[in-house]
Amino acid sequence: MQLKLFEDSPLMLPEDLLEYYPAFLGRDESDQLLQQLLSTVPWQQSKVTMYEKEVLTPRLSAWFGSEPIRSGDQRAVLPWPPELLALKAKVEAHTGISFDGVLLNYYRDNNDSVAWHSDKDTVPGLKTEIASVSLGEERNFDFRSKDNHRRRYTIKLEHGSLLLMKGDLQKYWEHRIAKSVKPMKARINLTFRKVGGTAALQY
Ligand SMILES: O=C(O)CCC(=O)C(=O)O
Ligand SMILES: [Fe+2]
Repeated sequence: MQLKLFEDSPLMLPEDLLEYYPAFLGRDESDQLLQQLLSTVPWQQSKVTMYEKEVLTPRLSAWFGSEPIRSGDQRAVLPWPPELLALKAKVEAHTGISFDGVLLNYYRDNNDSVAWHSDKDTVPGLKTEIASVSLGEERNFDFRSKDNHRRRYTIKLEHGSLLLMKGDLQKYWEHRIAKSVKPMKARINLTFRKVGGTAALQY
């Protein structure tokens, strides 16, 4: 079932930008996949250059696909394991969208985060559509308007949920996962993307 988003808010983030399915995966399936990914994925901590200094990103990640997520990205391009191919098929069947890569982010605890950003896929002429599956600790996913940073929304991303980001969302809105003062356990987020492999070029 799809929930109506931000129903009570006077500043609605239009539903043509987001679809949220809280129980996309069942509880047992979600628990099992979380444990499997925690123990089998070759997690890496990427470096980014900020103000001419190299800093470690405050989370771990891994990229599965057939080519780099973007040119120059240092992450290894990992081959799809069966459990991620199965999840990709399930996400594609649910959304009707084909994806050719998945970025996994591993937030080890409340100190891990991702800073304000928007995402852009590299396939020219296609709107960025990203399907985001969350496992483990529930975290707040914040949005802010690029034009007016005080226009904000927050949605909690539950264990086993699917969030589809679509339309002009990435053009006009940024998102983040903020650090928290409350102690938190592990969370894995999987963002299925189109980066220009054969799957994405079919339509
Ligand atoms: O962890 C999340 O829910 C979002 C991750 C994200 O924004 C990204 O990978 O681009
Ligand atoms: Fe993102």
